Amino acid sequence: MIQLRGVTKSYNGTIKAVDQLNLDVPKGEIFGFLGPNGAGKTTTIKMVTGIIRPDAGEITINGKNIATDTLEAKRQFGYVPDSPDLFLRLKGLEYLSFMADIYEVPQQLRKERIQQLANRFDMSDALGDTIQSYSHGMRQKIMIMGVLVHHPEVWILDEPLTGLDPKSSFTLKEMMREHADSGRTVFFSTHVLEVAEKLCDRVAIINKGKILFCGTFPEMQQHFQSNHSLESLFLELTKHE
Ligand SMILES: Nc1ncnc2c1ncn2[C@@H]1O[C@H](COP(=O)(O)OP(=O)(O)OP(=O)(O)O)[C@@H](O)[C@H]1O
Repeated sequence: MIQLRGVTKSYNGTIKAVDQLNLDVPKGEIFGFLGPNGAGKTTTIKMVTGIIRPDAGEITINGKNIATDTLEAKRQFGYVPDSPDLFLRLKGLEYLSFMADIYEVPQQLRKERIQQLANRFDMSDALGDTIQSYSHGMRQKIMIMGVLVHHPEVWILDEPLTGLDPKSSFTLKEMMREHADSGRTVFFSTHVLEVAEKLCDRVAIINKGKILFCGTFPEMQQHFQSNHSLESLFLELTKHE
């Protein structure tokens, strides 16, 4: 479960990227964070994951405050950033072992998990190569595998499906569903309405740093129909389909 209360962040003291955000992402759901480019999705996710600090407000993950109980809060989640160009000099397997080390995953267990993940994501033959040599989609997959190797309770994924091939995208969506159905939390951002519609139990729509809507998809469609000021945003989001 992720909770945000009054979370605000400005850049350079001028652009309010996130403005008084309140959000509850419960367990047992795939929760989509939907908004056009520049809406404030990544800024919000970076605050939730403790990469940047809000100017105001409070964020908890499974009840642990990211600002005051940082280590415990960080133990709760796995985070896949929107850019997978990290740890490029490591081989895939070295990176996964590194992640397993950080989260103290026992040797036998990590071996089993790495094998399972590599099979599911078709990455078995690539684990001996450096991440530098991977395609964008493969880099994304290794980042996702690095997060899943320690079985975090809360998944936080920033635009995780962009750049994945259809099979990998299907696999990840299937895993997100399994994770939510097992009573845990999946929070991911997207600017593609269709992705959110197919995958999410609930969505929040953010634009210019503010939440415009939070609820189920059918509720959202009703909301858009009865609120014409949101219609153009709706069109903008569907444009990317
Ligand atoms: N480091 C930064 N310095 C200054 N302004 C920034 C910085 N990062 C983001 N912004 C601004 O904050 C606003 C929100 O950006 P953010 O990256 O959070 O949006 P987003 O919803 O993730 O967009 P996208 O879908 O394009 O990734 C934008 O106006 C952006 O230009």
